[in-house]
Order: sequence, then structure tokens, then C-alpha cells
Amino acid sequence: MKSRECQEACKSLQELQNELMRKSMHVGSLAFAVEGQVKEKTKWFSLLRDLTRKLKIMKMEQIELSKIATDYKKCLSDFSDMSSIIQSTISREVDLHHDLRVKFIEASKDRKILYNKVLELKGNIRVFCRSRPLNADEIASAASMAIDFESAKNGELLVKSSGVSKKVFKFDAVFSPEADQAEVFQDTAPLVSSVLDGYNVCIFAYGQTGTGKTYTMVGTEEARGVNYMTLDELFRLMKNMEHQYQYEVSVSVLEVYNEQIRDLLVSGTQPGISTKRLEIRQVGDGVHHVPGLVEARVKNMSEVWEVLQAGSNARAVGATNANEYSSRSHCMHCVMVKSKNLLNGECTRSKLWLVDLAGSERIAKTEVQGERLKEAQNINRSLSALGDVISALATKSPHVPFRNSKLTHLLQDSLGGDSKALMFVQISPTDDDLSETLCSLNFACRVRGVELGPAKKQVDTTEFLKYKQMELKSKDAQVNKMDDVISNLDFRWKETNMKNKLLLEKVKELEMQLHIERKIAQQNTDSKQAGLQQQIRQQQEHATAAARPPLASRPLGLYKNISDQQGETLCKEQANGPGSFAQNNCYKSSDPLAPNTGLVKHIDMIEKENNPDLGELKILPQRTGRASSICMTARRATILSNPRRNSLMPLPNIPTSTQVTTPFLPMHPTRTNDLSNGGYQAECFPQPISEDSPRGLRSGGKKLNSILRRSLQKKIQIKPVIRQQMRKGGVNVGEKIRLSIQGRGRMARRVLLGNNGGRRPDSATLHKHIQEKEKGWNIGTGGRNLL
Ligand SMILES: Nc1ncnc2c1ncn2[C@@H]1O[C@H](COP(=O)(O)OP(=O)(O)OP(=O)(O)O)[C@@H](O)[C@H]1O
Repeated sequence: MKSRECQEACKSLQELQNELMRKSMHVGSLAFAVEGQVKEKTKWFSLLRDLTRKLKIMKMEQIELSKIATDYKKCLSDFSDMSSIIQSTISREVDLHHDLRVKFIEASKDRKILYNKVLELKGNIRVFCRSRPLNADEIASAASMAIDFESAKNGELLVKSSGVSKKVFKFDAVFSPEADQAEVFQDTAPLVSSVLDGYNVCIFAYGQTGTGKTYTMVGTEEARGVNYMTLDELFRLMKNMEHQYQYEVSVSVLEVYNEQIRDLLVSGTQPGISTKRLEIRQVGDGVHHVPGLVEARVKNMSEVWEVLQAGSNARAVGATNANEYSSRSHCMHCVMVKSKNLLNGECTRSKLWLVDLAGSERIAKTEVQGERLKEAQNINRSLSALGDVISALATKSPHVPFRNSKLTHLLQDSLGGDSKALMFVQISPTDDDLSETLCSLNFACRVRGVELGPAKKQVDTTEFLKYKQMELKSKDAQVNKMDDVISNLDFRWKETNMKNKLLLEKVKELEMQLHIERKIAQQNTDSKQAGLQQQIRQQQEHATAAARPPLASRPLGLYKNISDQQGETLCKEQANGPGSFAQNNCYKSSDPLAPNTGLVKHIDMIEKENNPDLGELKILPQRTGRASSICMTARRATILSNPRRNSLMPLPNIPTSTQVTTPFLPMHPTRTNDLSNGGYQAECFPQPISEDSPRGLRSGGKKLNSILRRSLQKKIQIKPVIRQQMRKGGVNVGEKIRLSIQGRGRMARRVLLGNNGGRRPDSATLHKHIQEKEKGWNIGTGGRNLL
């Protein structure tokens, strides 16, 4: 009986030893598998690193895009603000411009009116008296002076007669022989503005021959006369007002000789021999015109000068004695000015006459006959007609005899009530010419006494209408242009808005993509870590079981009792119970592992970086070696009632990480019993660990850490024992590990020899099995059962 018991105990011991050896080998294979997993995990980590890097780049891109989008939005809003501001400013400026324009037009009108009133107050016909200086002969002959210039004040002129009687004449201005051309013109210049304002103006020089009429009107090259200076002033003013007015100036030069009009700008004409008879025609209300008269268009003073010179030359050609001839004809310059007001389209046409009259003394002094008499008569007639006209104007006669002479007829426009006239009465200062001087002064006084009516502007209505039509057309064109600009701006704004929307959508899309990638990375990491955790746990359980004290060292009685009372239950629990092998094993290690560095820290950092919610999680206790790769979030898996594996033959590879981790996934405690009816697959997916629940993660992490520590400690302790035993039994550990690696991911189970569905084998079967195993070890694995 005892020997039988002993034999059974020996057998049992042998079985246990075999089992222990297998388990040890399995643990070794698992260790190898863990090593592989670590490598794989390293690979995963590198992938994760890459992903993190990409994620960072994408984040940066996203930030940049967001920044661009924000800037763009800001630009857009700024642009719309600016466009609205610009539009409002433009409309405000347009209104302001319109107001200013209206005001300016009104102010211009007011200025003209006021200016005209000033001139009217001064007199529409003004008379300036100018005396020539003594010439060389007079100085030589010590001619006595008939004019007292020293006592002349405020336009008064004192005439001495034989040094006794005195006569005072009053003029608008008196210029002594010392007055130069500029001084004389200074008082003439205001009339030029009147020409540009549209008033007709006539400036003429009257006086005895040799008193300086031509000098005052034409002047010399060094001292330009009124003609040149007036035109110069005219162009100067026109230039100043060119932004508001458009001007057109033409000049005609003619002479009236023996009551004939000669165009001095037509070459080859001789005095008195007119190739074409020029007549005066009235072409409009108070407007007189000489058809066929050359009107030289001038744009600047050089052209004016050329024209003036041409006229002077033509006048000089016809006479052997130029001065003598010039005294017998009236030289007339007609400057026609057309102006167009660009603001209101008002057009004016004005005329400026610059006349150098023939000498007035000839009639009285000379007793001529023939041609000279005819000349004298004509001069007399024309000057008499001028006197009559002025007299008629002075007496406000209903009839003014303008047509009595060519001179007055030509000057009709500028001597009427709506014009301004300036007469230079030229006198000789000597006693010898006193009678002529007195005649001239009396004539001038008579002229000065004429009160011309209010001046009227020469408005050209047809031009005005034309301008209005043009302005309307240009306004229509402007409105169309503005419409185009507005529609173009509107289109651009819409386009920009669309671009902005697209950019925003792209940003959202990128954010979504980023989120998804982050989740995928998280899931991959979690599942991989869960799988690894499961494997380690399994390894730990088996290692714990293998490290249990051998039954041989226990008292046999104890084993018997166990065998009788609890042995079966224990085996049953170990084989089929829901708890793991490690759970059923009473061996536990409490030794903490030494803290590790590097990988775990790196994982935690990456996790922390990728998932900010994990920021509160405590970093796992530092671990060493392979255990460091286990995920803290994995739970302890419940051992499932898988079919027992009776062979170490490699199992088929599990292709995906999901499949690998599936058998080790944590189960919900309440559903554990339902696995048999197909609930396994559903329950095998990891229980989602909410990111919002760091406590769960922490508790899972602590649990995992303790498991990890235990597992590694066991492995460390068991390894030498297994190796020793395997060396004793001649087992090739490397071969076993290689075989076992193929079955990684499967739950390792305690294999009882001859166990058919958990039943205890009979002795024959057991013996046979041992023999087979011995063969197998010897042949296939090189291992040997130890008794
Ligand atoms: N204010 C003046 N200063 C200097 N010289 C003058 C002045 N006025 C006239 N003279 C000189 O007197 C001379 C005669 O002048 P001017 O020929 O202009 O007289 P006129 O009245 O035009 O004569 P006519 O009627 O014959 O043409 C010229 O030599 C001119 O230079």
C-alpha cells in the first residue's frame, strides 16, 4: 500500500516536474515573445513618433492656416470697411465738390460783378494824359515848358500859357515825361481782366503827331508798349485760369487809311491799294465783324510778337518815311478772345481794340492839297466822327453816329454803353505845341465826361448750349463708368468672400483630419498596449504557477488530503475556472521593481502631448526591462474557457493587432458567464476607458503596474530554475521558445498528461503518454522528462 502510494506520488511528482518544465519553457517562449513585442512596440513607437511629428507639422500648418484665415478675414473686413469709407468719402467729396463748384461759380460771378462795378465807379471810359519828354532839338533850343508837372496832383494837369494864365485839366491819370512804360501800363492792366471777363475794351492813343502815341502803344524793343504788355498780361491771366476756362485768342492788324480798311497781315498789299475791299458787317446783336480780315490765332507771346511785327512791317513797307506815314493812318489791333467756362459752360466773346490814331494836328496846321488834302480830310473826318460819337454818348443822344467813319464804325462794339474805353491823350510839353495840346486836352476832357452805360457781358448762347449738351453726355459717360466700377468692386468682393469661405472650410477639414488621426493613433497605441499587457499578465500567471513549491517537498499526507478533498477541485479550478492560473496561485511577490527610465517616460510624454486630457495622469511607476512596454490602461483579463492546448505545435499566426489582442481583452465582470452563447466576440473588445475619467486610468495603471512587477519578478526568479532543470533534462530551450513564439497570444494552460477533458488518466495511458513524451523530447526537442 505504501509503496503504491509512493509510486503514485512519484508519478505525480514526475508529472508535476514535467509540467513545471513545460511551463518554464513556455515562460521562456513568452519572454522571447515579449522581446518581439517590445521590438514591435519600438517600431510602433517610431511610427508614433513619426505620426507625432506629422501631427506637429499639421498643427503648425493648421495654426498658420488659421492665422492666414484670420488675417484674411481681417483683411476682408478691413477691405469692406475701407471700401465703405472710400465710397462715403467719395460721395462726400463729390457733394463737397459740387457745393464748392456752385459756390465758386457764384463767387466768380460776384467777383466779376464787383470788379466791373469798381471799374464803372472809376468810369467806363477813362482818360490818361501822357506827355512826351523834350526831344533833342527842343532841349537844344531851350524850348519853354507849357505844362507844370510839378504841381500836378491827383490827375490834375496845369497848363501855362505864356507863363501867365493857367488852365487845369482833370484826368484819370497824368503821366509826366519821366514815367516809364511799366508805370503807364500798371493803370491799364485792370482792363485786361475785363476782357477775359467778357467785356469789350478799347484802348487808343490820341494826340498830335510826334507826341508819343506810337511810343505808348507799340513802344520800342527795350520798352514794350501797351499793345505788347496788354497781350502779355492777357496770356498770363489766361494761364492762371486755364483750369477753369478755355480760351481762344486771335489777333488782326489793320489800318484805316483814307477811310479804307487795310489788312496788315495780308502780305503784298500797298497803302491805299487794297486787293480786297474790306467792309464792316454786323453779325449779331451789337457785334461787328470785318469779313475777310485775317485773324491770326495766337497761343503765346512769341506768336503775338510775330504778328505784331508783321503788322508793323506791313505798315512800314508802304511809306518812304515811316513816321510820316504812320501819322496819316489809324493803326488798329483787334484782339478777339473767346472763353469757355469749364465749370458752367458759359462762353464769352470779347474784343480788345488797341488803336494808334493818326495825328490830330494836321488839319489845323497844314495847308495841303491833293492826296495830302484827301488824307487830312479823312483823318479829320474820322477824328471828328470819333468826337461826334463821344459827344452823342455824352449827351445820351438816341442816335450815336458810329457809321460816319470807318474808325468809329469799327470801334462801335467798344465804344458803346456796354464796353470800357481807355484813351491816352498824348501831349507835347513845349510852348510851341500849346494850341495842339489844348485841343487834345479839350477833346480828352470831352471824352472823359462821357458816361457809358452799364457794361454788358458778351454771352455766346449757342456755345453755352453746346457746352451743356457736351456736359450732359460726359456726365452720362461718367455715371456708366461709375456703374462699371461698382459692379466690378461688387464682383471682387463676392469672389474674396467665396475664397474666405473655402479657406475656412479647409481649416475645418484639416482640424477634423487631425482629430481623426489623433484618435486612430490613440486607439492603435491603446490596443497594442492592452495586448502586451494581456500577454505579460498571462506570462506572470504561468510564471507564478510554475514557481509554486514543488509537491515533492510537501508531506505526502498533505498531498493526499489535497488529492482526496481539494485536489480535484484545485485541478478543476486550475483547468476550467474563470480565474487565471496566476489568480489561483497563492504565490505573490511584493518586491517592487527598480524604476526605469526612457521608454515609459517617452510613451507618457507622447500620450500627454497627443492627448492633453491625460495631463493629469500620474506617470507610471518606473519599470525596468520589457515590462516597461505594457500599457497602463489595459485591464486584467479574465481567463476564458478556451479549448485546452495539448501540444506545443505552433498555432496559426494572428494577422492583425486587433486579433492578437482579442483573447486578452478585458471582460466586463457581469458578462463573463455569457461568453458561451456567442457573447465572446462582443465582449472581447476593450472596454473604452473614458478620457474624461482619469481615475479609471489611474486605477488601471496601478493595477497593471503591480501585475507587471509581479510578472517580471517571477520571471527573474524562475528563469534560473527553468534553465537548470532544462539543462538537466537536456532540453533545448531555444527550440522550445521558437515553438512557443508561434503560439503567442494564446492563453497558456496547465497541461496535465493524459488528461482527457480534465479527467485523471489511468496508469497505462499515463505511462504511454510518458513514453511518447520521452520520444518526443528526445527526438523533436531534445528534452527529457525527469523523474
Ligand atoms: N514817353 C516818351 N519817352 C521817351 N521818348 C518818347 C516818349 N514819347 C515819345 N517819344 C519819342 O518821341 C518821338 C515821337 O514819338 P512817336 O513817333 O511815338 O509819336 P507819334 O505821336 O506816334 O507820331 P505820329 O503821329 O507821327 O505817329 C519818338 O522818337 C519817340 O521815341
